[in-house]
Amino acid sequence: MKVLITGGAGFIGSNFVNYMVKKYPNYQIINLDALTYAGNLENVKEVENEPNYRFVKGDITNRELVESLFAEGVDAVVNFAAESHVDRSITDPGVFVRTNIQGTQVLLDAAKKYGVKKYIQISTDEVYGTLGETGYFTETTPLAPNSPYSASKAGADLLVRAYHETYELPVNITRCSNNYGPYHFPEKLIPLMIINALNDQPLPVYGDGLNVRDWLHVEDHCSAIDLVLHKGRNGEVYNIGGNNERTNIEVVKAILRYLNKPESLITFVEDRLGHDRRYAIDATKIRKELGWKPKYTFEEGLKKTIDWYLENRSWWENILSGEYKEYYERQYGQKLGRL
Ligand SMILES: Cc1cn([C@H]2C[C@H](O)[C@@H](COP(=O)(O)OP(=O)(O)O[C@H]3O[C@H](C)C(=O)[C@H](O)[C@H]3O)O2)c(=O)[nH]c1=O
Repeated sequence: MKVLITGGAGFIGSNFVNYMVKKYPNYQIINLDALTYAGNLENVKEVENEPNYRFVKGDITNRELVESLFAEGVDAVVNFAAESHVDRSITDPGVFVRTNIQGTQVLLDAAKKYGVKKYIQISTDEVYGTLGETGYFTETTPLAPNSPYSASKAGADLLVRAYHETYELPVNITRCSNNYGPYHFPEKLIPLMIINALNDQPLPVYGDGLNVRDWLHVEDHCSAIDLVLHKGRNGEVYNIGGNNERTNIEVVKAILRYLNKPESLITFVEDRLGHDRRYAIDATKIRKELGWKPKYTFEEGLKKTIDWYLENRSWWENILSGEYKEYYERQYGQKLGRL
């Protein structure tokens, strides 16, 4: 089987590339990634010399390039390539529409033209919008995205659905809750807080810190996608989540405790615009239908992740001193009142 993984140098994509290359030595894995600010070939260093792995630099909106890869005979596509940071989508929505929607359409067209056996769209629970204090997102919850990011992901999901209904393209959509783990780019909550704590810098918590996210270790996400790739019923959506609801302030305090750093580093800052209050996934369908079960509790997974950031200082120090530096200084300089 030849599997095209797009966005395989980003956080979740690279974890999936590493997982697939090692687990399936008989499969050929092609990693197509544009290497934007969040893509990093260091993330796939552990497999770069494996005979069943190949990297191609390129953008999923490049139709000619995408078609040339499909023309080699791709059996399955797993589309991780996306702009993913909500805060960036609030200041600059255009690139989210281009990559997340137009890029998906290019992939769908090529998948249709070359008759792939499976197209998997990696989506997000954010397409369902926000919850109050109770309730869960199921696969039939109406789409109600609130940020330009989630709207672009919802738009892509609708295209994927339409290509199944109209052209019978063999698709699945997966919608996962918040991931954490190795290679997580430091603009996101958990790696940002770990790194700031290690550097004795303030930890900027948005609003009252009581927004709730449902956390899943990225390896558990990878095992779920593996099951969908091999056993998912065509046309179906699968929600993925580990029932680990935590408020942001609980997560931040847990990180500080583990690192033995003072809570005085916590700094409450201006809230995110349109900030979703609570996400919580009902993953009954994938558990019952495909037999998926997460391996990590949140406490174990978080400790393992913090240890990874302690052991891989040079990975994130390189990022902090590169092109991300300017964004970080502007974003947090403003939030923390330094600019
Ligand atoms: C960066 C940052 C975040 N936050 C808050 C905002 C959220 O309530 C929570 C997590 O934020 P983050 O930006 O890490 O993730 P989400 O906005 O939940 O979205 C993430 O999970 C979904 C499923 C995706 O689909 C997104 O691609 C992914 O980025 O922490 C802070 O309080 N301070 C900060 O500095």
